[in-house]
Amino acid sequence: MSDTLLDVRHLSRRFDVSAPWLNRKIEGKDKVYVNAVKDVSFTVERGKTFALVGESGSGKSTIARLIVGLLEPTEGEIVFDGTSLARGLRGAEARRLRRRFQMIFQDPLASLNPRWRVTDIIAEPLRVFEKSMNDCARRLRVGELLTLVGLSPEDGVKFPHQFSGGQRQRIAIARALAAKPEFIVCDEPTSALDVSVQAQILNLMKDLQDEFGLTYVFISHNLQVVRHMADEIGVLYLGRLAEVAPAEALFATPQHPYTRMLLDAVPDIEMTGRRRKPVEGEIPSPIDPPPGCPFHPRCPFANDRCRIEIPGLTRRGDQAAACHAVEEGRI
Ligand SMILES: Nc1ncnc2c1ncn2[C@@H]1O[C@H](COP(=O)(O)OP(=O)(O)OP(=O)(O)O)[C@@H](O)[C@H]1O
Repeated sequence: MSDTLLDVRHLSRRFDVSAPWLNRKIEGKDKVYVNAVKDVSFTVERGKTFALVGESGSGKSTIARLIVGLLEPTEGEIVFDGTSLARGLRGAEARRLRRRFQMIFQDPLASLNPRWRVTDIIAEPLRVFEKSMNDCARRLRVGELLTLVGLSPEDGVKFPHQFSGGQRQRIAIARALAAKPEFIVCDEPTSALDVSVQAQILNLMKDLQDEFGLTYVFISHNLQVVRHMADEIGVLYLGRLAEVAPAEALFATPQHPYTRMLLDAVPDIEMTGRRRKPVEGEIPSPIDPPPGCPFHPRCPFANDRCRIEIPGLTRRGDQAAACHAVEEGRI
């Protein structure tokens, strides 16, 4: 059995943002596109966590939605446990595969139906995927799931608004686990929570991963959050992967100048004496990205080649960076 559960191959997704009523034209073209995700490839090993990190607008949520099938790719392919999640996968095969992966969103209040009791929210996937389960067995299973995420079976009679943000995310996790998935895409699951609550939810997710052998794609704009969650990290910039590396290596020996900039901006809570520097410059518009390396306008190492040629990911040991300066040994 292969250890690769998810294989994302040359994934691209563009959105038509022409808005003719705005008369928006770039270089006289009638159609205007945002390349939200461009030629992204990575693999996720069974039982591991792959984190995608990047600033707002770098394409994280688009990748999450592509993986779980909420969006169709413009190009590329997603292979889940050897089966391509090709366009138009329907019927029993689609249902069997869908059951194996779930998604947790940033804002549990928006993803939980406010008019439903918690029991009904968590039981919904059981109704879809465990059609033969009777009411009594379903209630028992919901109680087990609530206990598993640190709530009590009695909480099932309440409505989502009766819980705190952290408790609501626990409910969302219980619902995601109901169908016994192997793989969960977590899109900024703790970003809306207080720091102390964030740590509790991250610990819960780690415990559940150990207990059930779950595989995660974990999306965050915050490198510190993914540091203790991820086995491997992909750093996204303007829809492209700038660097992919094992978590420890990324923090110890960041390769790409953008990763270095992000790490320099992380508060030095471990008192290593490193000076904190803010992230400089702004992410360019994805509607009209710069030619060559998308990071070159902010990069202190950019030369003429960087301004013309898009760098591909080049592997050095177990780290890979899309950077001409790294490849040429200039940094
Ligand atoms: N449905 C859509 N229509 C048009 N443009 C879109 C759509 N969805 C995303 N985009 C654009 O694609 C780019 C990537 O967006 P995405 O939400 O994936 O980024 P993100 O890294 O998740 O950002 P954030 O952290 O702010 O959620 C952005 O420029 C965004 O405006």
